[in-house]
Amino acid sequence: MNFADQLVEAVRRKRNPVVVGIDPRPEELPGGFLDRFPGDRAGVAAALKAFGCDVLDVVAPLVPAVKFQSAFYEAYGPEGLAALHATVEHAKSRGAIVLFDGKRNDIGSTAEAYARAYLGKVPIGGAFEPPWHADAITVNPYLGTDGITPFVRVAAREQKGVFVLVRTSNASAREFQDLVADGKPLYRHVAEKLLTWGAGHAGESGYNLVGAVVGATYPQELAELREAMPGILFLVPGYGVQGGTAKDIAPAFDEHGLGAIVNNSRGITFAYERPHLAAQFPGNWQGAVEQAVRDMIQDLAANTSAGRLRD
Ligand SMILES: O=c1ccn([C@@H]2O[C@H](COP(=O)(O)O)[C@@H](O)[C@H]2O)c(=O)[nH]1
Repeated sequence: MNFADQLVEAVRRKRNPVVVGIDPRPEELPGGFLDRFPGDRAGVAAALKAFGCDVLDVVAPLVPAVKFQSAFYEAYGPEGLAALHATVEHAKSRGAIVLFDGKRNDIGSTAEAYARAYLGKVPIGGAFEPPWHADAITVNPYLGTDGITPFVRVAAREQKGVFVLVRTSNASAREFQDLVADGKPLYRHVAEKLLTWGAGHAGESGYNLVGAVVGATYPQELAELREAMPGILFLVPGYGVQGGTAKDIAPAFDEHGLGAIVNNSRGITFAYERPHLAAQFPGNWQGAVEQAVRDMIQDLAANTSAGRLRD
């Protein structure tokens, strides 16, 4: 099944468009969590894996997808990457769609290697094996078309997805993305190109396996991009800790509550640090995480057309 159709089906089944971001930071693990593990790098990696799996046990039954931020695992070297791999497997076993946030790209031939690594299969001993079981990957468009098409080709073959950075959520996003060329800001050129990269890859849902990363923190641009890119799924980061609100991202959705999935990482995985949830769930960090997911689902349902998913 086309990746977009898989994602739309999962959003409909879970009746919400929430993506829980797994961005584990050892210093923010629940009190005493780290002490259960040896104090070396392998121990920290084991703690990240245990924490990620515990979070998944709570959130996977509630939301359609999870997003792993590779950086927090890469920080702990090979042991960190092994922890990421094991946690991705756990997410898959729990039925979640897995987004790998690595923002990969390079010249075409190297992009092909990234695409095979994360979305496809590599030759090992006469057979082909998938090294990572991601369902979709984030990619950086800065290198242009030859850096993107290998991802799209492999994704189409393997029924996977690609999310291209179009308008990022960070404070410096304007620095390059707003530079005007041929009368339009750069991010609008990327949006136009994205439509050509996705040509021929729409699923039965009408959405495309090539999606766009569009930050919640630039609501005007988000609304413009929705107009410019019908049929493109938006992966929306920046809700919550970065300041984006449900009202800001309402235009990203179509009238059926589809068309966008909304990520929240720190606001959910470290929910037990928020005073009202700490008070409501003393000594029960997973309870706080679950409540944070339910609150976000409710917020999106009340303030965007995602509420129609409940009809
Ligand atoms: O434009 C972008 C692209 C990616 N991200 C990533 O999403 C999460 C956001 O984390 P929060 O804790 O919900 O702020 C993180 O992994 C970023 O690397 C983004 O924020 N903006």
